[in-house]
Amino acid sequence: APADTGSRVELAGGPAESRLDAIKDRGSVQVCSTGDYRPFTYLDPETGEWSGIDLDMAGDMAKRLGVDLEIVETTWSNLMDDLGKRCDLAVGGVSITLERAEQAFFTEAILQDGKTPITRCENVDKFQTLEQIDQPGVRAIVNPGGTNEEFADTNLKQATIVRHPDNNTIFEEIVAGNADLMITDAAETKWQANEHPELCSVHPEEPFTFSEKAYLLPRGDVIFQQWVDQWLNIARNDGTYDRFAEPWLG
Ligand SMILES: O=C(O)C(=O)C[C@]1(C(=O)O)C=C[C@@H](O)C=C1
Repeated sequence: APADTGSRVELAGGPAESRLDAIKDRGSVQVCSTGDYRPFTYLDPETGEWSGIDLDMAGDMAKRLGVDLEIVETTWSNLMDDLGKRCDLAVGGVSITLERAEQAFFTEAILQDGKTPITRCENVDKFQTLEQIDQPGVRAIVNPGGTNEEFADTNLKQATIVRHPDNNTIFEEIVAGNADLMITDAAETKWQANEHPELCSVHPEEPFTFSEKAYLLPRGDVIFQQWVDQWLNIARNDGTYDRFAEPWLG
């Protein structure tokens, strides 16, 4: 019998089982995504087609694993619950937060971003600072369940927070004057300002916060995590990521 060295032997071996084997056996990798956050993830309500930088990346991942890609629709509120149960990983503009890192694994960071306002262009000067924004009568619109809502709840005490469940129509609400602004990721403000000539991003290069995007994995499976990290490193250095990002980010 092997010498009893306490728990050290087992720990050095790591978990023998990995989701990686289950994915191979199943013949598909199941990827959760919200489909409401361009340029990272988009589910076209008319055609039912998925697109976005992170969905293209998920396709590349499946290809290099030699399995099919199965996209599972989720919401920002259900993301953590669905992870591991309905899908093997989650992608699509997910921000790294310490709270989520207690419950799950993140891959290496893919992109740096931060929260900044988007508003009708005539209001850009009025909403430069959080102090200017957090005033009675200012209506800040927000999608529920993610870091945007958390930021609004933490930082806006005087302004009115308008919760809008559908992130795909939220920018039209600002155009229509049903809200004054949204504070969201700078990458999204730039993309949506480009889509809507009436809207302008407010200092996207100097956002209020610092955060990074990554892919989200169930906690505990270091074998799967290390495969995804190695793949990501290759895809970000061999031009794959840039090729997918180019049409969206220019
Ligand atoms: O929760 C996160 O990780 C996000 O970055 C997603 C999030 C959000 O913060 O709500 C960011 C921008 C989009 O408008 C939709 C969702």
